Amino acid sequence: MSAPSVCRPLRLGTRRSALATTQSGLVADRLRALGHEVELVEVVTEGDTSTASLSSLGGTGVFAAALRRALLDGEVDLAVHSLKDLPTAPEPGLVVAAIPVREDPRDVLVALDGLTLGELGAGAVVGTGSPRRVAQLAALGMGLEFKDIRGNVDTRIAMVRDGALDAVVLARAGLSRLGRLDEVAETLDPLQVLPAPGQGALAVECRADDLATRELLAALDDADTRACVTAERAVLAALEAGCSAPVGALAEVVEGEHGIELSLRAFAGTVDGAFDLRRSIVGPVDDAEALGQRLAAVLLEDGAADITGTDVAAPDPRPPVPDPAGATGADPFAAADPRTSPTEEPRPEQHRTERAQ
Ligand SMILES: NCc1[nH]cc(CCC(=O)O)c1CC(=O)O
Repeated sequence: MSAPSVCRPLRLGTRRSALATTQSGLVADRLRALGHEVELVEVVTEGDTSTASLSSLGGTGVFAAALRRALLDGEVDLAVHSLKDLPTAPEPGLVVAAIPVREDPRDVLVALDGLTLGELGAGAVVGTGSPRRVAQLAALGMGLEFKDIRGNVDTRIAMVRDGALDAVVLARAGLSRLGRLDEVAETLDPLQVLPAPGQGALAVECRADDLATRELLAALDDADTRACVTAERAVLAALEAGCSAPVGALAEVVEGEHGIELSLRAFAGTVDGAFDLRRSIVGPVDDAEALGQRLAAVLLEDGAADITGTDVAAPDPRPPVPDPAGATGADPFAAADPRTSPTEEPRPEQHRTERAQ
């Protein structure tokens, strides 16, 4: 055991929202329990001060950017992010040194009079700024309407109470951490709404060259959670979709046929609900990233390329498949329907494995 080389308190950079300070507090408490001194340092981010829509600010990465700057400038030693708000591209000079055990990753419905999703009628207005949530709820074909909302958890719940909205969809983890689970009308089944990749997990980031902090943060890391979110984020990265894309993914460590395995499910769709693609894969836990990449390749081949704009042919040396129907590929279901699929011929398993490298 190396002696702690930090003789001043660890400075933990945090955004000032109730959720951010709560999450930072949880990590600070765990570090204190391990005998470290921790001090919270408030960092203001554009995502907190601007009222513009998230997508116009450049996606959820705006929340992370200021914290990352404070880390790189040496103003703070560590920062706690909601993993789902962290861009998939690694930040040069920084590492995610710990991913603690995650909370329940599912989404929940908070509705007027405690109504459940199935009890909402056609025309009910659901508030969410998340294309992923809109795409999956629209695909249910219930005639729901959607309103793009911003604001913290309290503000969103108040919109339901005031009658401005019939319901809002939120991450269960956020409500749990804020002690607001009593607001939940229904926890949404991932069969209907898959959460955002990394939802419910925290990422503790520090400078790559700060070995002392890296080492003490490693004690907070949970291997299963890291494997799950690695697989989920690999799907997102391979689809070349940003954090605000209509993509959902959920990995779980399961006791399978071959012992402990990683079960990964993913969704890609369009916000009008017209295109709704779900696929799943099971594989070794220590192969999380490749598993996510492989599932993304399946989604792309089955039609997601048309909606994400990802060039599915790029990593694939095979010539383009002639389309017997003369369709342009504009109808994503043409490729998803086994009766009409131009890719009917089963691909050798080897091929899929290759692409996962
Ligand atoms: N997009 C904002 C955001 N980032 C993380 C959480 C909740 C906590 C988590 O998912 O870990 C939330 C709120 C929400 O989606 O309801």
